[in-house]
Amino acid sequence: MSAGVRDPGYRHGRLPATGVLLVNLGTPDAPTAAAVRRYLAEFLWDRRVVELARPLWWLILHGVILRVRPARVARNYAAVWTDDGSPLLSISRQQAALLQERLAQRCPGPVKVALGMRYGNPSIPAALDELRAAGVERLLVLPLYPQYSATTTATTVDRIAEVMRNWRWLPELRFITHYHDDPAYIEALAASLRAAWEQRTPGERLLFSFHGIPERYHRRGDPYPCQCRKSARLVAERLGLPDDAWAVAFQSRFGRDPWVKPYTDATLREWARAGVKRVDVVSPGFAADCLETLEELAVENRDLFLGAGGEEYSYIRALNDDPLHIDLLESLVLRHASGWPETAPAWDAATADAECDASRERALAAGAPD
Ligand SMILES: C=CC1=C(C)c2cc3[nH]c(cc4nc(cc5[nH]c(cc1n2)c(C)c5CCC(=O)O)C(CCC(=O)O)=C4C)c(C)c3C=C
Ligand SMILES: [Fe+2]
Ligand SMILES: [Fe+2]
Repeated sequence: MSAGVRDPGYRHGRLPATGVLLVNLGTPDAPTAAAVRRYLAEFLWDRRVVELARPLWWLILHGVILRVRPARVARNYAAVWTDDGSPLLSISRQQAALLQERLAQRCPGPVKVALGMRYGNPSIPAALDELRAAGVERLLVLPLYPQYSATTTATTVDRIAEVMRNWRWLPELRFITHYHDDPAYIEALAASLRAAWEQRTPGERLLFSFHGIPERYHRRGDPYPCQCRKSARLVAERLGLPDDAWAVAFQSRFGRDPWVKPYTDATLREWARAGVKRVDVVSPGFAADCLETLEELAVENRDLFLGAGGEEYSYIRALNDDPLHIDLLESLVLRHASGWPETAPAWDAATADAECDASRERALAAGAPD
């Protein structure tokens, strides 16, 4: 506990609020090399993300990666940046606002939704401060990662625990660790594919492309690739797709170690060479479109497929602010918050306040806090 941290004083009569913290990965503040360097320095220093021994990794990260990568990656960010900023941030903000509206209609007591990014801004500490200021005494954390991975979900929990080490008065806490097989998630994905296929003929094959992780992390117990495959299988079953009409692959490889296979780029190249002309690509692991979908999937991999002999490549966007996606988030929150009293107990607020004030006065009389 760091000295000097003072929580808001306890008030007997106050109506406790329920907080929902939506978390996503985070993004640079601007599409510039300097902002990307700051973002990557925080992100890639996380031990959950890169497990190499610290002294060796510090040398590689600061000596090579942060000197070379930011300029190139900043150009990619510039190509997808919008008037509203980074797509990941602007879509996440819309999701938080829509979920706030829904929950305000559905919950009898006060509910506050806040958005925190694991790296960069708006930060998790800032989001937690916002929730604390709103009188949140029960907190549900919803990391927007449908498939659990230590590199994303667990590091969110780490960060929250780190911040709360400095709090005296903790809220009741719940974490949603995954929703990869939730029927509402599977249906939202299936519906988005059906909607795309009402606009145009389906491709010959559908590729479910997920962000990868190093193979070693999976060997050591990270369940992420299994949950990805299960999500894809459930969607394919729901759509009635034959087994040879779809596949799962992993994208966004980083560094030299092998990552979970098959790789998205290799799969698309192989399909094109085998004579597949038209493909659909969907990326169900991303709750919001971001650099990895709008640039790597929708541009780089399209060029690669068309360059290898393919003729039509359709990227089907993430669930973003789709009403079925907000339905899913709402149902996750209501289910995981169940059992929490939805309204405050019937306090006699005036008496309770007097009791509370008297108790603080006694404490203050015994010695003022520093
Ligand atoms: C060792 C490196 C990385 C691991 C492990 C990793 C896992 C992982 N990441 C996401 C989701 C996203 N990643 C994004 C960008 C991104 N990812 C890495 C590296 C690892 N990711 C880097 C270096 C970057 C930045 C871009 C770059 O330099 O190439 C993003 C997009 C952010 C944005 O601003 O749009 C997302 C989202 C998941 C789901 C995951 C493991 C399951
Ligand atoms: Fe990533
Ligand atoms: Fe498995």
